[in-house]
Amino acid sequence: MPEQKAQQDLQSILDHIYHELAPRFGEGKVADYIPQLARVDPRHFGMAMVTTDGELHRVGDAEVPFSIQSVSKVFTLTLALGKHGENIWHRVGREPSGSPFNSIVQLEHEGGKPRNPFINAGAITISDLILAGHTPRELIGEIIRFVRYLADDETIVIDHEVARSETATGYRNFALANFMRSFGRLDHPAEHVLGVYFHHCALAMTCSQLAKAGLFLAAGGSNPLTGHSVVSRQRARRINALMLTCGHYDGSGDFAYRVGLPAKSGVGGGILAVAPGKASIAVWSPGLNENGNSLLGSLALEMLAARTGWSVFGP
Ligand SMILES: NC(=O)CC[C@H](N)C(=O)O
Repeated sequence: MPEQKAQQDLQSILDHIYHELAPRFGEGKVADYIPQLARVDPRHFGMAMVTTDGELHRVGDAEVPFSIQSVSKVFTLTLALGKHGENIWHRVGREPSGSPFNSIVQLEHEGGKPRNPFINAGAITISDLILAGHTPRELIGEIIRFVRYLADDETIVIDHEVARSETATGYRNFALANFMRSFGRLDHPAEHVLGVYFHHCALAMTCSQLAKAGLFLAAGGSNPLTGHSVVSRQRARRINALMLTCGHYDGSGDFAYRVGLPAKSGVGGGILAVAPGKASIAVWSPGLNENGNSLLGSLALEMLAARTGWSVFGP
């Protein structure tokens, strides 16, 4: 049966990627500015894929939870669009920044309006937006419930050690939040907004959970596993466009060139990638490249895109 063959092929593509990269496990530099992340073994490598027809393929440490960090910004952006619709674009732009994820320079030139929702300043603004009418604790609860709903998995939790660790050392993020507040661009106190931000970054998920949570973006806004309709087709397309252009910070152009899939990275070494109409893929390898994106994770997705022909720019 051709369909069965295609499924075997996808599993064997993942198996081959794993074996080809195995000699390099541990390459890259683990994020050490968040003390709790510096303790992660850099030799982990996991990958999971959920196809739009519901097949799950896994390899390596696909069931080991890790800190999803900035990958969570896709979920908070989705929540913000749900609550405020297109009004969010008065507060945050949708252009690539060409700057590191935690840069402050551009913010001064641009009056405290972040370039996009995926750099830190932009995600902090999104946390501020969705905080309206809630306490930080209530909102953090709502974010966890939303991610559990997306992945259809009630076991997903926040790693409070990671959140505490970043709260204690997140000087740069405090600077960004206070700087934006000085422009009148945050409605809530910096500590409240960052309380939300640090906690959603500290969500701990496995590659399988993450791939399932991202499946709605590969399937036109609905999760085919659960039947949940999450966003409209147009909104899924637009979130994918932002992931493609901004999901890897100042490495977004290179990632689009090499991989050609909408994707969002995090300093925990995770990447969520979307192959529209085909599959949602999560990869985890903690060692980062110079832009703070998973070194081997990017390479694994480059191999996957080449072997499946799934680049959005054509096979
Ligand atoms: N790129 C990232 O994953 C950054 C997220 C991290 N919590 C930070 O704010 O620095």
